[in-house]
Amino acid sequence: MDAVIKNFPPHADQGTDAAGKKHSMHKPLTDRPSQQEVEAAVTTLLRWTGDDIAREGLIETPARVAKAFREMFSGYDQSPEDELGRTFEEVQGYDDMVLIKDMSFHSHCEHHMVPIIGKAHVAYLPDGKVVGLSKIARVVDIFARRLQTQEAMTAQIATVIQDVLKPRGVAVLIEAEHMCMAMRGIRKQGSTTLTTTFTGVFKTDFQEQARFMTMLRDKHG
Ligand SMILES: Nc1nc2c(ncn2[C@@H]2O[C@H](COP(=O)(O)OP(=O)(O)OP(=O)(O)O)[C@@H](O)[C@H]2O)c(=O)[nH]1
Ligand SMILES: [Zn+2]
Repeated sequence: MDAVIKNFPPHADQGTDAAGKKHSMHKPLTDRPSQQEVEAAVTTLLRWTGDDIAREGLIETPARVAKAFREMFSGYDQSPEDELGRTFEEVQGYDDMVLIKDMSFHSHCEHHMVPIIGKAHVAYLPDGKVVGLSKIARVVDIFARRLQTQEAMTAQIATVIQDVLKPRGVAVLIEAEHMCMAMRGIRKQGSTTLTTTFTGVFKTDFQEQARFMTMLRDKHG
């Protein structure tokens, strides 16, 4: 077991690369809590529920929770910019919409730290270069593996693709269910929240925006 949990906790600062350009990878912290501290914190929460921390089923739970957090919040130490760095120009002049639909994701809301489960749909209009399709999905996962609001995640995905790939426009639509609305509080099961961010041509040309929505609907219809 590592002495230090490398990917935790989340850190609000934005990093800078060698050229001083801001990027959205969070700085690794030198003062991150030790494995022991994290496990002690989980033990406190377990005691707080009223359960018996000494029973067999819970003995390994603090270590398991720490490991799960490391995976679920691994997005803080990954750079979406780096994922988008490799592009291709040999696409026979293709300049029409590239749409990747139905990318499932799991995130956690920043208010309650409970799951947001949904699908992201991302389109862009290439301007001479395209990016590997899996890289778009990786960008979605990197932002999902941080504490989020759906609005922020939608805007972050669109912004990084626009800034790094520099296409003629980006459209992002996210549909998700928030467990903090289903399992607790207002307890509305099955409600879906939709958020969109449009940049460039998608923002200025209503027809392109409508075409994006139609292409999404076609699949679902
Ligand atoms: N806008 C937005 N709100 C979110 C998101 N995820 C959770 N929330 C909301 O964040 C709000 C937090 O409200 P608070 O009043 O501070 O917290 P709370 O008392 O737990 O709120 P309730 O959920 O209404 O019980 C709630 O209304 C949640 O539904 C999200 O992605 N975007
Ligand atoms: Zn919440």
